[in-house]
Amino acid sequence: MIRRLCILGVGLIGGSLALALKQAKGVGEVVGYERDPIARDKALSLGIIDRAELDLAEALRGADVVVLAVPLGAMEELLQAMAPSLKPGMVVTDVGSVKGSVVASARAKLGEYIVDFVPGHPIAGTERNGPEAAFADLFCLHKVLLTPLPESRAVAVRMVRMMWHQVGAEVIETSISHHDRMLAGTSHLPHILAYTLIDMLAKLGETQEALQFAAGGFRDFSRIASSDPSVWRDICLANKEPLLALLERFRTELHGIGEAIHRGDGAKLAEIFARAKAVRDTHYKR
Ligand SMILES: NC(=O)C1=CN([C@@H]2O[C@H](COP(=O)(O)OP(=O)(O)OC[C@H]3O[C@@H](n4cnc5c(N)ncnc54)[C@H](O)[C@@H]3O)[C@@H](O)[C@H]2O)C=CC1
Ligand SMILES: O=C(O)C(=O)Cc1ccc(O)cc1
Repeated sequence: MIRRLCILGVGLIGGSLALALKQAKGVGEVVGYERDPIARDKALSLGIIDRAELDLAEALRGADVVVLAVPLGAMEELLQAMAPSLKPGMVVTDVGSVKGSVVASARAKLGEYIVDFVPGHPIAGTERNGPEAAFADLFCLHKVLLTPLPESRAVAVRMVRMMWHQVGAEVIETSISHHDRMLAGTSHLPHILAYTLIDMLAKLGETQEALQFAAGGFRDFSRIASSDPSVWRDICLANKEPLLALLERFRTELHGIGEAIHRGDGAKLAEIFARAKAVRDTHYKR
């Protein structure tokens, strides 16, 4: 049981974690530190946090576990600002969608407290944001990836594992580079593709028409283009190398499709589509 949990950034993910731990009776008190006054009031009125603190040192005081749940672009400044208020044994974790950038910031800013830092990433979310979008079941039956550092203390890793188990998640440990490469393909590139498709149709002046004629597939594929633009700007910038490599590869594959269409090579198209369908059908049983 966590006696006092401090959530930095009470939005979709921070808010959902607070609600989930409360529902599981896995936490005594939840203290929130939130920059946006509207989100802060909302988190209080929805019972996501028990107390809001405007002062970071006050927010951290007496916390057993601190969760950084802010956009990636805000992590480094916050790590720097919180460092003087940390105490030995206070477990610090984060939920950022990219791990390399957060770990580099933590190493630069946490000093001796790096041993109590356990990088994390719940592979669960929605296209909505803010505390009003938070819900207690978000992490249930979803995976949470942890990328502990060589110096992360076993007791800190155990505490973070336990926290995620309590909210129904399956915890998996992996390396930072593996995490960032995998997520570039399964999450970051798909978001870029969805944003780009909608933006392109808008530029063609065809969004209204396209939406009129859209089937379920368009709705499914484009849902993630409703995600928060600043959160996704930060993710793209934080995972630069893996994303650039994958974008280059994607361009080549897309070019191949274009060429096949150009030459009327139906066999090539069918071969690519059949291969993709087989992979997806095996993974997502109907
Ligand atoms: N959206 C999603 O589905 C998922 C997001 N993540 C990660 O979770 C983190 C948070 O994302 P969301 O919860 O979606 O965003 P959100 O926008 O719902 O919540 C972030 C909150 O942090 C606050 N904030 C920003 N800068 C701050 C600062 N310096 N001090 C205090 N509060 C600050 C914002 O006002 C906002 O309320 C990001 O790092 C994101 O990469 C991880 C898994 C899923
Ligand atoms: O909305 C969706 O389906 C998502 O893909 C949510 C999501 C967004 C960011 C992450 O790092 C993990 C999950």
